[in-house]
Amino acid sequence: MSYRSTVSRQPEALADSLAAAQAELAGLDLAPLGTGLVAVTGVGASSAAAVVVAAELQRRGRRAFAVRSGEMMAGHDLADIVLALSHRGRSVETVEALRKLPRAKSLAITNDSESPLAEAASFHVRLANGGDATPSSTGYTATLLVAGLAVDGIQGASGADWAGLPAQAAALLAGAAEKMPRLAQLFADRRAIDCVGAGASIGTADGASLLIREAARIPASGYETRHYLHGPMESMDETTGVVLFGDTREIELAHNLEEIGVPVLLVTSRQDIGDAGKRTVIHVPEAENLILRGILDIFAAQLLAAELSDAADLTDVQFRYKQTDTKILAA
Ligand SMILES: O=P(O)(O)OC[C@H]1O[C@](O)(CO)[C@@H](O)[C@@H]1O
Repeated sequence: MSYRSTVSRQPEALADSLAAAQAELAGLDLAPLGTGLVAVTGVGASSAAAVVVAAELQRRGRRAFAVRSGEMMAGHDLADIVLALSHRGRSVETVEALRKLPRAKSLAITNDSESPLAEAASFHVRLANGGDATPSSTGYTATLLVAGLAVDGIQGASGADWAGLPAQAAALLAGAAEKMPRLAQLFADRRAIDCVGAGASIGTADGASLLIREAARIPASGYETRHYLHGPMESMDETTGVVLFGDTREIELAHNLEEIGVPVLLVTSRQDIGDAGKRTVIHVPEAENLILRGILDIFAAQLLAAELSDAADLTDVQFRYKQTDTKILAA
């Protein structure tokens, strides 16, 4: 399946994931995950998702942090509970991280109930998102959705309108698509693109930078907003671009970047700012639940990555550098 068609199929994929995960979670007693320090882990796009999920757990008053599976592989006794995210359930780092912490109670979220990660975990919930492409779109948003449902199962309902998400996804994708011709022009021939956000949006910024790297092979990086002000922004100028996610300091940062001639895409729920000069704004609804907001925010970045991929003649590109030691192969 092509990247673009997979991005477009998200309203249906999210509806499928929602129905399947709600049914599966209804049969699980997640009480053993209710106390203790939580590590949320993953690698690649699943690591970006882990940052979003940990931020929502923190918002709900839970002691939780995100840690890359590659770092967790050292096997230090970091946490009592592990939420392990992996679309295919076969990433060596995430499986190894879980196996090295046998005393921790764990929940794996993957698309394969028979995957090594599912088998290593105390609990498992399947994504049921259907196919995915490179870079990950339905896999990423389904991981966040199912993690959001699981967090509600562990911490108690958050009031997030999960049932309304498929329709919201359709509306946001349609709205963002209208901005793409403008963005394709403003973001043409960038030598680098930074993606910036705070809190949960650090994960979204990281996920967005991966999309741009993988789909368009443009150097892109994710940064935390306040950290960005302390030096990383120095390499930006009129030959680069910045994607901002947020409603607070990101607005002022958009103005700062405009002053130095950098094209900006701002994804925000703030209605008091719109397109002007080299600034393009994509509005998203407000969402208290940070995982829901993380899903709403990423659609714009998915479409921007598709535009940049087309412009670079890389439509539906596959990874060009193959690794032999990152996935556990099926027997
Ligand atoms: O979510 P998973 O299946 O653990 O994969 C993690 C990452 O590894 C890759 O499959 C590349 O090896 C990426 O596409 C993905 O983001």
